[in-house]
Amino acid sequence: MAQLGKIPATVITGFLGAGKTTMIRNMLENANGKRIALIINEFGDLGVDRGIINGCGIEGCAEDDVVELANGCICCTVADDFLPTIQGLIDRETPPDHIVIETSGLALPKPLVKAFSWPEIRSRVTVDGVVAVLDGAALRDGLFAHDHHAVQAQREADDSLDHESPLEELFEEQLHCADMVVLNKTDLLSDAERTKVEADIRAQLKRPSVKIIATDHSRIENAILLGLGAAAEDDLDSRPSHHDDGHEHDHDDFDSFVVSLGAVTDPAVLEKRLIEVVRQFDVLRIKGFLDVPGKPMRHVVQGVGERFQRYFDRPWTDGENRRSELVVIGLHGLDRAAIETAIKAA
Ligand SMILES: Nc1nc2c(ncn2[C@@H]2O[C@H](COP(=O)(O)OP(=O)(O)OP(=O)(O)O)[C@@H](O)[C@H]2O)c(=O)[nH]1
Repeated sequence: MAQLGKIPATVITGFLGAGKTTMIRNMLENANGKRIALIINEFGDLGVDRGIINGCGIEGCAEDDVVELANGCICCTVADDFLPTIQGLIDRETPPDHIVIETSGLALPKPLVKAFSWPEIRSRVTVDGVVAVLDGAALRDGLFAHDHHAVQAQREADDSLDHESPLEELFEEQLHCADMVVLNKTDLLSDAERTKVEADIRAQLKRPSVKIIATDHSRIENAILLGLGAAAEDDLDSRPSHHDDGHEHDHDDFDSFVVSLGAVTDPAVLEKRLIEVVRQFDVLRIKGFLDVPGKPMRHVVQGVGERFQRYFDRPWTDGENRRSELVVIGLHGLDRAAIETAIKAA
């Protein structure tokens, strides 16, 4: 009962494009009057996730309940950015009923959970649960496995490199910190693939009590997602991390940049080009917004690996600068100039 009276906080972790923002949108749509404050952190200089959440038009989702932490990855800036933000939320005249934190796809969740054991926070907030959203299709395709080709090649060229690949390490960090695992994108898996992926995850979990829930488009009831009662800040030792020995974590393993384009007359043509870019340059994630001439709505582009999705999400507002911008994320060493040229090719 030690958690009584504390505001519960849910940490949502999961690799780039796994379905974290989709999950949060569903959650807000079904909030039923529960006042949820959202802290969003993403990798890359373009606030796409915040843009998508704020563009959702969900009733009760007030702009000032969504806070974006844009200065780097949340796990490295806990003291400077995260702590004051959470303090600001709990000091409000009407504090939120629940706080949800969407970490960047490249963040380690444990440093964040640790921050909740700091005295100023601990007495007022508890980590209700760490939820890891996993991309079932990426797991099936072996993205986080030992033999991911780019990483393997790097390691063969230089055997002083860390034992694990950056992708594999992140996957483990996120999985080992979780109180609940959401195996998402099951619509892209056959039954046999899903069974195999689930068994692989189960074999890697350190705590047998962690539940794996399979989802399609991150659809999960709020009653399951919120209210896990884990008090994760009291249970750090059971969440092993590669960085427990004080070994610094940095994001030099990954690169990201924003490509600005003029108006895009035919988004389908651009999509084809983007798929080519992903294939050619080993890009992990592309997302952003397009200005399609003659259309009153903003066009969203979402790419996870070679899988793309596009849709018009909301009207451009009066006075808003209509523009096309995409954030490109991949492993360190992306050839920015070549990628920009390829994306902009006429
Ligand atoms: N087919 C399929 N697509 C999905 C599913 N869940 C999410 N997506 C799509 O995957 C893309 C990425 O989803 P997001 O929710 O933005 O993922 P994210 O984890 O927030 O991504 P980052 O914040 O960039 O790390 C979007 O195009 C989603 O529509 C799913 O279950 N099946």
